[in-house]
Amino acid sequence: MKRPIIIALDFPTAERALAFLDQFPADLHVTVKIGMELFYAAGPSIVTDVQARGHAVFLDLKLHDIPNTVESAMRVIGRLGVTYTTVHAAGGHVMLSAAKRGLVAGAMAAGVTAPKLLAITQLTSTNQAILNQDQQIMGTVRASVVHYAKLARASDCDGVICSAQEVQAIHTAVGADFLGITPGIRPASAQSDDQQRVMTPAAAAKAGSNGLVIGRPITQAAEPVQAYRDIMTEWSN
Ligand SMILES: O=c1ccn([C@@H]2O[C@H](COP(=O)(O)O)[C@@H](O)[C@H]2O)c(=O)[nH]1
Repeated sequence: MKRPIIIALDFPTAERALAFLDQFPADLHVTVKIGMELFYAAGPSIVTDVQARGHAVFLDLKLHDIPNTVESAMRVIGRLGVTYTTVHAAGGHVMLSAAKRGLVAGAMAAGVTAPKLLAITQLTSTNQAILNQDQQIMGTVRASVVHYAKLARASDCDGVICSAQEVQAIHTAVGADFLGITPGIRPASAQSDDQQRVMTPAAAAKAGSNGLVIGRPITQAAEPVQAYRDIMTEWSN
């Protein structure tokens, strides 16, 4: 399966996001992630605007609510023809299963392929202190991430969002066919920003990541297309 580099299109307006995206040659067919900032600012039409340009969409709204609400929201997302979408594993088995049910029902009603459902484990901005003190989850970040991966697999999710630092442990625990899509990616020369559990593209490839999510190292680069190509080279070699 193709292992994508997914560009996080974290912009405050549709105009800025699309102007950024239009720098990329159409034949690159980049996959882009639309997150809360852009989706809340631009609405669902941003999804079709990006798809109309030939790009696959990862809709990252990180749903976390009671099962009925999540199922209903996922039924709407399922109709959009996006490739991936997200839900928080911390919502538990019943909520995760409801999310999957909603997605599949929405996709079937619209006659499109159901998006892959990815469960957020521990955000890549979470470190050991945040886990133990703020969340009051004892044990290691890795143990918590692997626990959520097992829960997500048992709840019929297609994979998880995690740091590339945990991908190997997840594949060992729940199977190599379970997707580990990894934000918190930083080329060696880049700053970490608010990310705590980071890896370079080359190290993530070696660890078995099934796809990179990268925002600022590309969106804030002086030459974004070149930055994307450099990361692609590092990731594919
Ligand atoms: O654990 C998570 C889950 C999601 N994200 C998202 O990925 C991008 C990363 O952007 P950078 O600029 O490369 O830091 C961003 O949209 C996050 O919402 C994450 O970082 N970690």
